[in-house]
Amino acid sequence: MDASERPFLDLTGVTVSYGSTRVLEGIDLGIGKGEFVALLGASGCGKTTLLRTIAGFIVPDAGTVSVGGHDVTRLPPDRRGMALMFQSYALWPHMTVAQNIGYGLKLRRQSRADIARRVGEIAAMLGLQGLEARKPASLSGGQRQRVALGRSLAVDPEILLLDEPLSNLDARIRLSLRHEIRTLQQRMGITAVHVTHDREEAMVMADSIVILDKGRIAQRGTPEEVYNRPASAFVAAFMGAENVLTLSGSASGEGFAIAPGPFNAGCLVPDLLPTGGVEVRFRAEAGTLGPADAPPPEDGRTLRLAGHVVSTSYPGGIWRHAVRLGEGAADGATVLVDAPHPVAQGQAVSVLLPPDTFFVFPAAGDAPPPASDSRSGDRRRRLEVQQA
Ligand SMILES: Nc1ncnc2c1ncn2[C@@H]1O[C@H](COP(=O)(O)OP(=O)(O)OP(=O)(O)O)[C@@H](O)[C@H]1O
Repeated sequence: MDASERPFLDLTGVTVSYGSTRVLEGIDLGIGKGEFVALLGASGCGKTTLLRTIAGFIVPDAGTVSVGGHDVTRLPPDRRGMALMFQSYALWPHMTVAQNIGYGLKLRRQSRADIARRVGEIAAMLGLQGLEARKPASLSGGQRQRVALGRSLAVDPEILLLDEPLSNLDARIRLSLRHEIRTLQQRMGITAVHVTHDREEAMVMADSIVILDKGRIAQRGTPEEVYNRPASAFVAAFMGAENVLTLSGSASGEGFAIAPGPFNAGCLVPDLLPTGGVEVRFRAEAGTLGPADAPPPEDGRTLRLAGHVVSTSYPGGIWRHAVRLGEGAADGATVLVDAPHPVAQGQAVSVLLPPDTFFVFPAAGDAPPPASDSRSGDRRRRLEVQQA
């Protein structure tokens, strides 16, 4: 491939082990200039290891990291044009805010006047004016993290690497800093890679989300793609489709026919799946609660479940119902279903899942679908945005 065609930050076949334990397995990941990518995944899946490999603190066992077409795999961190921002503020306690922000510039032997000018610009950009002479100990958590961000941005990095920088902050400050980091990154045209285990944070900040599972990329796509077209049961569960049913059916010309079962009616889905068991996943807000004797939908594509309400709670805005499927107490799985009004405990109900609001995968144990970059994927699933 011509160097000019390569993504600005390009990882190919990156494999990393700690001793005999392999933590990253053949990661291929291309990130465009100015793109904001979130690395999302469960604890221990390898997010920080991947970020530290990009930063240059880890040299991979195999594979390459390149920036702007240049191989940087063996370059030290300070020669990669990157800045790293951590969860802990890592500010120098004996230095003032201004000295902390200007630290990287001093290391680069810039003149005092240039440092003072740049520190002034950064302090203004981050709303830190008036605090320049203070020491970190006299700042709030949010202010400290702003100083740490200022120190990262002062050196004009081409790539900003963020390792859960917001996770120590309280909820309100986290929300406003999310917005500030995103705005600055866009304004300055910086390429950013952000490690987080917070799904909503990844969704609202990133252009593109990479979901890691045990050191491999499970899916990469826009927030809307990974939310509405999860490539596997793992991604669906990770993106909040936590209700799970095991059903069965058969491949049919038009897709897959889910067979009627003890608590479900039959229906047709567009997915191409082999005959056998399937795992069906959906979010609590996907279903509609109706009376048990509601007539079955005529479209043949709505999944209808039957059960009874075992508990009702009010998490805010909607009522959440735990519905045990089947007629007896010990019959089927329990699923959570939201409704605008409460339905009494013990009430027999139907749960309707219209097309595109539930996801169907081969049952666990069957071969999982291949990991895909859903930006170029060819899956037939045509799920649209579905919000409560
Ligand atoms: N220096 C190390 N030596 C040995 N094993 C390590 C080292 N650093 C990380 N690991 C292991 O490698 C795996 C991946 O760790 P990593 O920190 O990359 O995960 P993570 O996805 O960032 O997790 P978290 O969200 O909990 O920070 C984990 O099993 C971890 O225990």
